[in-house]
Amino acid sequence: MIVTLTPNPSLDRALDVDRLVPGEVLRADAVHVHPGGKGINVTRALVRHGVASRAVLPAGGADGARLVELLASQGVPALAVPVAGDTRTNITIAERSGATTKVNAPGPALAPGEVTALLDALAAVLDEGARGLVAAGSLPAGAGDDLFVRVAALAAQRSVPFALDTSGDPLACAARAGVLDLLKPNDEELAALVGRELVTVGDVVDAAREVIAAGTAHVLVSLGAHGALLVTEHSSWWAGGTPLVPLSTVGAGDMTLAGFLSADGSAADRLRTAVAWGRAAVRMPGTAVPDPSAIDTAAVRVVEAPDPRLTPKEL
Ligand SMILES: Nc1ncnc2c1ncn2[C@@H]1O[C@H](COP(=O)(O)OP(=O)(O)O)[C@@H](O)[C@H]1O
Ligand SMILES: O=P(O)(O)OC[C@H]1O[C@](O)(COP(=O)(O)O)[C@@H](O)[C@@H]1O
Repeated sequence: MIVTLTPNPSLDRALDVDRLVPGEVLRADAVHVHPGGKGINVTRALVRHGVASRAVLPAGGADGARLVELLASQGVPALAVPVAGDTRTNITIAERSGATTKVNAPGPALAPGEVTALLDALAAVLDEGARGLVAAGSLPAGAGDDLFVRVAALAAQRSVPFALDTSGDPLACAARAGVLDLLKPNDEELAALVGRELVTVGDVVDAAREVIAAGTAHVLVSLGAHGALLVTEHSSWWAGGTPLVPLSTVGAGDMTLAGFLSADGSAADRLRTAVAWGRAAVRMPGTAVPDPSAIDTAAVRVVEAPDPRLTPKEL
């Protein structure tokens, strides 16, 4: 069982438009509503691919109830901790060209007792038996920037490998504490973490190794259209495929992480699976999870020790 924690879940609403014109009234061709939030998406993806997983999340208000209902109706195992605030809705505007614009709401603040209840619920689910824990997404106000450090301690006490996908101060706090088996930033999040621009593959690998030196075992850096890099203390691999026109890139990073966690085998094979899952995700509208039949691992090329002088685009 892989347990996920999403401290700031969302209802994801995606509106398909021909072209986004700022300041104009636009008519959407279609609207997609999906359960959202990074850990929840990881659980949705794993379950769809037959890997046992359970999502732990706070939920409140009408949108929180809708989120819980959607998860139940889609057969996604979840433990929702009731909170007073209203669960947020995040909006995606997907253009025909493949460009995606996203507006994420801040989400409801958590009271101290709600944070404790969420961590207690997580500990109880971990005690039922877990082979991995994923914590992912932004933190709501009130959670404290060190929430993921507290979560890592729960995982460490139970010898459960801990993977994290977050950004900003919560990422910096957890990376500094060095308590992670796997960190999954995208290249922009990694650049913000190390405080410099990452232009070449070598720049990305060096930045990942800084994180590794602080105590993280694996760094999986997603590079959008240019695939992903997996970096360990002594090795690195890149994987990617031919260009494609995405329908929606929302949730692609979460699919990538889920793919990596779902796979057995060598690091290179796990990276290949991760990228194949990410590529399948961008072919789906909104935050929809692709079917196992949509995963094309054969279309993904893996390079061991990629040339550090190249930019990701040149790989
Ligand atoms: N435009 C795209 N074309 C092809 N694959 C993409 C595209 N955008 C994302 N992907 C795939 O999805 C993965 C995750 O995307 P990325 O945007 O890096 O993640 P995040 O959503 O975390 O920012 C990438 O590693 C890649 O495999
Ligand atoms: O918690 P954050 O950083 O606001 O992100 C939440 C959003 O991220 C998503 O999980 C998608 O994540 P990715 O596109 O990074 O895979 C959406 O479902 C959700 O709306």
